[in-house]
Amino acid sequence: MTTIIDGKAIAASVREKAASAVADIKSRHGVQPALAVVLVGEDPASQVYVRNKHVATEKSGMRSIEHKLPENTSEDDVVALVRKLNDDDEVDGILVQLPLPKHISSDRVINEIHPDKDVDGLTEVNAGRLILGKEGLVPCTPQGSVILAKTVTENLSGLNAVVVGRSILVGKPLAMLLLAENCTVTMAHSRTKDLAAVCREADILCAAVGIPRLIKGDWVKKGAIVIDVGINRIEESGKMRLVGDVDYDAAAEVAGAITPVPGGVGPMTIACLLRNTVLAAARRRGLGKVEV
Ligand SMILES: Nc1nc(=O)c2c([nH]1)NC[C@@H]1CN(c3ccc(C(=O)N[C@@H](CCC(=O)O)C(=O)O)cc3)C=[N+]21
Repeated sequence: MTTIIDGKAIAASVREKAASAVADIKSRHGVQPALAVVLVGEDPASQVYVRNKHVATEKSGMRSIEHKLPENTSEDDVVALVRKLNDDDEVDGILVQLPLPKHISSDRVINEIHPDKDVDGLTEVNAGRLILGKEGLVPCTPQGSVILAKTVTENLSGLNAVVVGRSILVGKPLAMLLLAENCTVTMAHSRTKDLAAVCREADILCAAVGIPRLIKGDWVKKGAIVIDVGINRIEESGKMRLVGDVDYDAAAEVAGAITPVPGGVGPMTIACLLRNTVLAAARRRGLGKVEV
């Protein structure tokens, strides 16, 4: 029997843990952790994501601070806002919603975020910490992917993990996290020779390429854990549908466990953002260890 990994339910439990850590911090230290989200422009998808983050943050008992700037805001003005949030002692986490408008360098803006408030884990400092195995803030989607895999098998040590996709946001950090779990990690990508054969070796197969249903059923090893990070909006029989990077129906027949899209990795992203904000607050404010 194939296990369908319930990302929604697992995300709910991660959010609950974050909420109880927030309640604990409030009662013991009189502090309310705060997340600041910066949105530039009116991209409809980004507006929905930011709205969802706002609701989830408040539900967890944290303060949510939204900064919505017009599309034509200059790069210098976005940087100035980030610096102001860095200096604001009440702000524990800063997230700049991506993508930014084309005239703004997301690389420059992201790297202005103080690493200890970088709850997206996207600054150079946090990427370096991840590679070096030092404590830092880890990108949310890869973190969520590993949490989902570990609900199937707590100990991933020695397993063959194949990550398809080498993006800075997902593929590269995910490979590092799986390595930290003692997996044998293969990073595959668009130039990989015989991608199908490489995928068939995977005990844990992670798809993060952004190509709808690239991973076919016969690329999946029997009993493998399949983590589908893809979120692709496609038109099918005249309707818009959300599909992953895995041909779900075919893969589900072979896999031991598989994440659906929607309802898999997606909900974990926001849950891990809350988790990172709690961690950032506890570390910055010197509140000692918190369980999240
Ligand atoms: N600075 C920054 N950090 C991000 O983490 C970030 C970002 N920018 N820009 C956009 C992407 C995308 N992203 C998602 C979050 C939640 C779902 C999610 O909850 N998806 C649901 C529903 C999806 C739907 O129905 O549209 C699901 O897969 O079940 C998806 C995608 C965070 N991102």
